[in-house]
Amino acid sequence: MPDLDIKRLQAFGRDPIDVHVGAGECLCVVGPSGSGKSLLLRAIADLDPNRGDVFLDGRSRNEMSAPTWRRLVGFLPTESRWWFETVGEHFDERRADDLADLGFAEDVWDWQIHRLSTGERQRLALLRLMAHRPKALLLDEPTASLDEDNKRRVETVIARYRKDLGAPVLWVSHEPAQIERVSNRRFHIETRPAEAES
Ligand SMILES: Nc1ncnc2c1ncn2[C@@H]1O[C@H](COP(=O)(O)OP(=O)(O)OP(=O)(O)O)[C@@H](O)[C@H]1O
Repeated sequence: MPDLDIKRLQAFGRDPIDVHVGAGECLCVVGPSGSGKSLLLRAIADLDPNRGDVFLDGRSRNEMSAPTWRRLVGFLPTESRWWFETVGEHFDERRADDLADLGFAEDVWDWQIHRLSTGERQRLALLRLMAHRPKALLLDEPTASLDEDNKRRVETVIARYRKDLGAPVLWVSHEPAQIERVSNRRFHIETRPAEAES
């Protein structure tokens, strides 16, 4: 079971961050707007210039190529990108299980990307990310555009993924009730990043 160990991680001159996320653990990253939550996830995924190191299951990301690292440590941005005309073209395999649990029917594969609502895009982006079976998840406000029913759907699907794969999860959320529901611990970022607490 993989754990994620973040060591002295530093991006854009901000204070270095040390935090450990155990296998199957969900750590909610909380803090005011602009405090650096998204930057932290992006630095872990190695999407921006940064210093320090991150270990997945004891293996440093420096031992592998950036694309390999990003396949292992899956990042869900607040705004997803889509390249093809239809939903199905973005998936190698058309699996029905998580699809139904996220509130879609099989016809979604043929939907045009341009007709998707913001909330549909958000749920389908999660589905696409999980389809690659990353060993850890970095989720940037994954339910920000969703109503209560769909929020619960996403929470359930992520909880199952975490349990089934033992995946460590970092989850940025602004919603106290959700943080209470989904996280084992919180990591508070103020304007100057702070230490994790129980
Ligand atoms: N590429 C960048 N270079 C330098 N500074 C950046 C860069 N991207 C973001 N910032 C700044 O870093 C700060 C933190 O941004 P970040 O997006 O991580 O905030 P956040 O905590 O996720 O906020 P929110 O809750 O509003 O999404 C902001 O002041 C932002 O303007």
